[in-house]
Amino acid sequence: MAPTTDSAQRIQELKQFDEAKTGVKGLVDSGITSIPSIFINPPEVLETLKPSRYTGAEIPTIDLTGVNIPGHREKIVDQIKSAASTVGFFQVINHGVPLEVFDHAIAAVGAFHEQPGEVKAPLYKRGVEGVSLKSNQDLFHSKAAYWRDTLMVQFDPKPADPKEIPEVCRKQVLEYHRQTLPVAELLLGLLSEGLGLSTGRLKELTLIGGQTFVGNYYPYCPQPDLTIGFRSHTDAGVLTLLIQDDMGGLQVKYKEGWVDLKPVPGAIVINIGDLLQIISNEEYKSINHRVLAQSSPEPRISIATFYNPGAVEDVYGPLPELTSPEKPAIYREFTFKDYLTKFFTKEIDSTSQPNHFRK
Ligand SMILES: O=C(O)CCC(=O)C(=O)O
Ligand SMILES: [Fe+2]
Repeated sequence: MAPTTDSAQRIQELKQFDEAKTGVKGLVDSGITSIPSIFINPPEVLETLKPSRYTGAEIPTIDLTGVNIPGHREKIVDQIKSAASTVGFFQVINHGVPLEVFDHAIAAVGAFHEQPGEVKAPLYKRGVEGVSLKSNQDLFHSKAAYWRDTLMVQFDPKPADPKEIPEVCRKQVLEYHRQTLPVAELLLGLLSEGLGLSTGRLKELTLIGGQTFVGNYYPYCPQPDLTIGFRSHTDAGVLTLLIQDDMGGLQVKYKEGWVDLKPVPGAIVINIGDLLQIISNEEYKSINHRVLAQSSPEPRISIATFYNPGAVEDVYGPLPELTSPEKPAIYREFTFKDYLTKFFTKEIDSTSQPNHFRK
């Protein structure tokens, strides 16, 4: 806890940052040479940033070539199952999305964030509807702020009006979403098969019926050893698809230490979210990950799409097919609405969301 004498000043600084509505990029544009104190992370986090990476493991890359050919498909399902039930992360290549769709989307997200502050400020808000600019969604709940801004666009089940998407990136964002949705559907089918279920079983539960696009921008940071690009967390939803530029900085937590998720050109990074961990009764794992702040003058850009249930009033919990007297349900049942309420009223951190729903 910060000393009480600091609190009033800290709250003042948080408000000042929030009211500027121009995020971290706004600070960088103003020419700062040191980071405001609200971004300085506690010593226990800073300690882990020192180069003590674990290099004994690599996040698997899985080639989807031949996924619809019997014989090939089973092998791919095995690889996916193995990754999903251990590290919870993998990259896929030969997924069918043309590379230029990614290049254009990354460039367009960059162009959005690089507009003048006054152009972006009207989009700065906390609500998740429609289109918004976010920086530190959990600013007033967290111990320290992080060095990242995000353009958020809602797709299903309540899609933003395309006209609301800033023109500078509209076409590219829509095209990216249109092209990657079938990959999410394919993967959900393969993950379903990996659990011994029919291809369509997870999709029937509307598990990817909710889709949130985020275009992340990690600007140059003058003191990258005092803060973080995005702190350690698990993703709350079902499945996340992510692409990144070639800067690097995304790390996944293994029990031996942090492992760099190295950019593979044209690959899509896939990770299992908390809800899929719960629904699969922990066959699949939702694993902590984080992003380091950038010391290079170039920003790092990534795009994630979070896939969530589309039916917020529906009840979710471990699938009955995956529980037995030997393997009873680890979690209780809940509505996705309750689940989201819990998520948005706390700090996004590494205290895993599923713990709230453990039996
Ligand atoms: O930017 C990245 O590479 C990761 C972002 C992330 O983990 C998230 O937004 O949940
Ligand atoms: Fe994440």
